[in-house]
Amino acid sequence: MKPTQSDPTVQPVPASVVATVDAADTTLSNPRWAVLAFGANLGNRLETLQGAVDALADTPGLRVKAVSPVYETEPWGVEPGSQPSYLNAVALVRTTLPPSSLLERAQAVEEAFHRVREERWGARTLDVDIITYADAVSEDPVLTLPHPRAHQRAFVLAPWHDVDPEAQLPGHGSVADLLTAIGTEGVTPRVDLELRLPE
Ligand SMILES: Nc1ncnc2c1ncn2[C@@H]1O[C@H](COP(=O)(O)OP(=O)(O)OP(=O)(O)O)[C@@H](O)[C@H]1O
Ligand SMILES: Nc1nc2c(c(=O)[nH]1)N=C(CO)CN2
Repeated sequence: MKPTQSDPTVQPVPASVVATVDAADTTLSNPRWAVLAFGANLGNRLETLQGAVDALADTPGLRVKAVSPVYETEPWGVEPGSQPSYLNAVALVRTTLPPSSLLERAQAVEEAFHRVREERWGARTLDVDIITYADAVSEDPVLTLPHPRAHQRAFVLAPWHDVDPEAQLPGHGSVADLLTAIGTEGVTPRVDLELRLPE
């Protein structure tokens, strides 16, 4: 039987639903730049970082556009000598995922590499942080944008500056100036190591 206009099973779509779907469509057709930071100080650190970049590149709606050089870095925020040193790197991505989905994906990748959450700033096989998402600013503790400590961290700013010398950290100014202000002590380029940009 052909449905007619008076078919009682066809409900009008509420305006709020139309607005939500339209907003999702806009995101889908409008990829944003995001900066992701990676850190590892347990296990095979380089292999883990490459695995994380590859796993993120396999995400529908996400393209990895650049990967930074790799840095060997002294653990930040903890007692000196209490943890192994980190390898750190940064990736620039374009994504149609909204910020909350990007965070979910980053956390799923951390878990895939057996990240265990114990103490704050504890040693870890993998940490993936969202440093910026377009020019979004948010104080939501679940996803604070830009990352609330990025401006204090040479292990984020140095590799980010390498791949984007003109980069700006929303609310804090240029990455170049921030890096000059805090210096690069304890952050050493590992020119013998390299991350591959996924195809
Ligand atoms: N920009 C962000 N990127 C990643 N996680 C964030 C961000 N803003 C807030 N969070 C929240 O922080 C929580 C703790 O994250 P995580 O365990 O990676 O912290 P950490 O790496 O030990 O410390 P830090 O946040 O100083 O890098 C996450 O569950 C997440 O919800
Ligand atoms: N060098 C270095 N120190 C850290 C790092 C990190 O990635 N590199 N991550 C931390 C929590 O996110 C705490 N301290």
